[in-house]
Amino acid sequence: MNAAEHSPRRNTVADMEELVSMPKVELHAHLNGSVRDSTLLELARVLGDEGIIVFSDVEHVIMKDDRSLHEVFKLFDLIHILTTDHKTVTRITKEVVEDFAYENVVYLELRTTPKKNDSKGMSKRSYMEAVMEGLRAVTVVDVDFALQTSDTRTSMKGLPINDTCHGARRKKIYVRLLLSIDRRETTEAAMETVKLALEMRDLGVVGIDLSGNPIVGEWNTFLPALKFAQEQGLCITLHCGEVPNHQEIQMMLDFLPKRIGHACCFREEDWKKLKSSKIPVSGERNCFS
Ligand SMILES: CNc1ncnc2c1ncn2[C@@H]1O[C@H](COP(=O)(O)O)[C@@H](O)[C@H]1O
Repeated sequence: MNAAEHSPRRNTVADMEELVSMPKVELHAHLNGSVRDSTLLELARVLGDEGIIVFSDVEHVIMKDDRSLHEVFKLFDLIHILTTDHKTVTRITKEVVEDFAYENVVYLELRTTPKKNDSKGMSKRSYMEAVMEGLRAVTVVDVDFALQTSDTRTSMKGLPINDTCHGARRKKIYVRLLLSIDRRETTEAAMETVKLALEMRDLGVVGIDLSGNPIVGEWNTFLPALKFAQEQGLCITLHCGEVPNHQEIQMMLDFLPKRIGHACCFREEDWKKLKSSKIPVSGERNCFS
């Protein structure tokens, strides 16, 4: 046996092509966390030219590879400066869906935080309308984003991933939306997001996500809105255990969300509770220092 046979198998270009070609589901994508670097750089250049930011200061922040948790949320603040106007929200939504479709994601749950920004004449509702506009603007693939029935589990069964159009096969991507509550928000703002989600149910909004910097905010602030959402039948997913906050982890698991994300700072008793409650974990289990 030669050395090559002993060494771990390396991913080849062919392996990558095979992985890309496989149909996939994506259950943990944040809209503003999925923006192309090239788009961010282009937007930063424009704001740089307008004297709103200093391009050279932000370029390396965008292109940096390894980030601490603190740096991740600093980057999101920067991304939000670059993307939060209606036109750009529409553009990034279109691009993000096209990018996932290119990677053969056939079912995409896209989560995003509806944002109110008075200086741009933006309300949470108009932010979401811009997102919907982005879904309608996708041309390279067919996008199914409106719910046919109120029961997603039934309506998603056996869905085709290719449609025939004028004799040619067209790719299809099913997109469902989760509205995120940012941990910096108030109880009232969280409730506004839940009410918006309920109004947008027929447009493919299936649930509510609690996310944002895990060292900011208190679970009790969001509980009334999350309880209301749960009572109304919206699916709830929580960013849980991204930092070691054991009291909060236990309270979140007791809430019985449909899913949690991260779970990287769980203790043995948290795992036990997670397993006995049969709560799935979606998304990255990255641990930041
Ligand atoms: C790294 N782990 C994470 N932990 C917690 N929240 C995260 C996150 N990654 C992203 N977000 C949440 O998603 C927002 C960006 O997308 P949207 O503006 O909503 O589209 C961030 O501001 C943060 O609130």
